[in-house]
Amino acid sequence: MSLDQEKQIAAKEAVKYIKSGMTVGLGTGSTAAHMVNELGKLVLNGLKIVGVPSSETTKKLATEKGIPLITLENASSIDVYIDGADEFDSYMQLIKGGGGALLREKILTYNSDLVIIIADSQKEVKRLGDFKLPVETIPFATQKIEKLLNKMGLQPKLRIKDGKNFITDEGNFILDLNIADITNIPALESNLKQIPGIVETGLFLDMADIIIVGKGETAITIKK
Ligand SMILES: O=C[C@H](O)[C@H](O)[C@H](O)COP(=O)(O)O
Repeated sequence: MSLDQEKQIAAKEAVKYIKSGMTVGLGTGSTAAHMVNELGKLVLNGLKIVGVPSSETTKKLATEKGIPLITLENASSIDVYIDGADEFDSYMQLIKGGGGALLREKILTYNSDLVIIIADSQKEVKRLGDFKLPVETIPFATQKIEKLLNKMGLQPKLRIKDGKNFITDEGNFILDLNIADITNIPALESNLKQIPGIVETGLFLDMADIIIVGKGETAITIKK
């Protein structure tokens, strides 16, 4: 089983939670794209839902798949949010934002009644931090933040794409941090959030309700 097949297995299992009448938050990334595909098939077969996309990329894909969309401001509530993750640990804590969509993803996660994370088996880690932690920063402040984070030993790297600064959907930059040596992750999260110009971090702490992992040919469901 390839990792991509595991992602698809997890996505197929996750969409079983979706019923007609629901407002569904749509995540971003290669795993979430499988979920959007699966939902698209169900919509084609009569499932009545509306989606709230977490990125311009997902908006485009969901539109192509025929999923009716609304914006967050027009959604009175989001019943279920489904998204991928870059890492998760046994406490269901996550690093997200490898694709740079962390800010809108975190806003949707926070505003959803049920949060389902879907992943391939490689995303499970003993402790968070092999993956570089993305933080979204306001361009005006980014150089100063970079210096400060360097002093804190977090080795920030400005994310570059196609030779240019990566720009998020909200017009910001991403700094990827090395948090491999950090033991108190909640303290790190609150310290980072106190720095003016850091808009959001990719730490999703105590936010996931269910994690569905594709392992070989089966989907394993982990609940709080
Ligand atoms: O910004 C991107 C998102 O947080 C993704 O959900 C995350 O990076 C996982 O992506 P993938 O499913 O492609 O591994």
